[in-house]
Amino acid sequence: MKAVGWSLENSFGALPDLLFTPLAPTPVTRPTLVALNAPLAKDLGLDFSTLSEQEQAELFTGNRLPEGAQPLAQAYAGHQFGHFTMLGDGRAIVLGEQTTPSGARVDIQFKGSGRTPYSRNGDGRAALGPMLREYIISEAMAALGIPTTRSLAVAATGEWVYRETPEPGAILTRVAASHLRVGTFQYVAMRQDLSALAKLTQYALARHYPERLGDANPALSLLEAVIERQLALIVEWMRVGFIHGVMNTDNMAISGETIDYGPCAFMDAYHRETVFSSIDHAGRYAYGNQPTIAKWNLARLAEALLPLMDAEQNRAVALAEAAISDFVPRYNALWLRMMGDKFGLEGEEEGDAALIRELLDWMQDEGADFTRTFHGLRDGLPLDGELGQALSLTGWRQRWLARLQRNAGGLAAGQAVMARVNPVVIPRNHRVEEALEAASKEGDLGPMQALLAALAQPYAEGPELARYQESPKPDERVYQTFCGT
Ligand SMILES: Nc1ncnc2c1ncn2[C@@H]1O[C@H](COP(=O)(O)OP(=O)(O)OP(=O)(O)O)[C@@H](O)[C@H]1O
Repeated sequence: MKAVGWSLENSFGALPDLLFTPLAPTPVTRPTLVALNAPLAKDLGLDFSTLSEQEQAELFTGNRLPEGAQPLAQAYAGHQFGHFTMLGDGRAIVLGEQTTPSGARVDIQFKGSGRTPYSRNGDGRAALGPMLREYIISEAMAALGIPTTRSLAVAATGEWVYRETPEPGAILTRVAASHLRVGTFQYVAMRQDLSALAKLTQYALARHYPERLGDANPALSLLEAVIERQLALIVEWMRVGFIHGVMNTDNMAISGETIDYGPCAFMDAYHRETVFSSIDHAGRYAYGNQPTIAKWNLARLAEALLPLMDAEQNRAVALAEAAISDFVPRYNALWLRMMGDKFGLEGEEEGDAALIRELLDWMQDEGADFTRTFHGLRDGLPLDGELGQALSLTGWRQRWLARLQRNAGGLAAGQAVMARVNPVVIPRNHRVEEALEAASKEGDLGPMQALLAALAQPYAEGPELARYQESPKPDERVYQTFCGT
């Protein structure tokens, strides 16, 4: 195959053996390329244009491995809905790490590439619809400026996978800062291999937090770094109304990227208890619970790292608790700053939190659309439309405008920051479903391409975006999303 720019190495493969199994993807019958992310390829220093479409399809299904690939399946564990399980890549293979022209090192992984020793009862495969869904939503998240794994390609396998009904099979090529998860640490801790745990800790620091490598207590330093990244990440999810849906500890990345787009969804109408996932019966992973769950997951990471923090358990526990104990006030401060930006408030004033909460409560009572309301505030200053009238009745509009006038830069400064943080277009469920239906059932990729184009510039205005801004009509509403395997 012609050179496309691969620089693959697999540093993960140099970690202790218990962390992975060397394994190639299982070849597929009839590979067809469905989507290729050309801008991302360019960022990775890759150019596939010299390959024929058939060669690209062979490459993105694993029938022909890229040069330098050292494929392996990673082992990890995880608390799934609170219950601990030993897991691992049951349907994924990491090919290696690509060094990008900007010097970043990223994992290239196939998802849906066949059975592995960690497959349990699964078939090792993935269906086309869910892989395209991950492609669309992860790319939307990246365009929104939120840390996330990326999607380089989706290729169909030409084989059926059997879920509730037979569905076309596909493989997603995922790009990630790494696939280290909280669950990776839980796995090694459960195996009680302290030496492997220490090596994994050094590896994670080197890969994601090199500035902390010389710290006196590496495990504590890693915990602190991951807490900081996760705090920042969750606040970003809350900013755009993103609900991850399966915040199990195997789906929390040490890098601070969003990972695993299973039953995730963006909220239309604002409600703190919104849940889309069909398997989240208790609302454990509801929109408003995400900070609490993040803290719970981080406590699991802390537990896994305890033996490295101090030989004396009580002292280790005290260190871990000190690192995690101010999670809530830190989150609240970041949330308030983020919301202040969404409302265009410069600096912080005594009554800001109350002003913000009052509007959010109003939105929740009215079932107001989250994205449209903030877009309305951003665009409609000084709010003389329908939304303004509703908000005038409560006196909220007047108080908000008065607050904006007290910005050092006045209304204009508020409007500028609002334009930066309040998206116009998000991947609304009904539009995503429409695009997936056309792609996976009729083979028509047009709606998906159009949706991806709109999502690529989520803060831009334009008349052509109207259909992507609309809240779903009652008959378009998607009430549930499925784990989508
Ligand atoms: N069809 C399948 N065959 C084998 N294993 C599977 C299959 N689907 C999921 N798994 C495994 O079950 C576990 C939980 O699945 P989950 O849906 O959270 O992960 P995933 O979407 O496959 O992968 P990731 O978390 O890497 O995005 C993982 O260990 C995953 O590898």
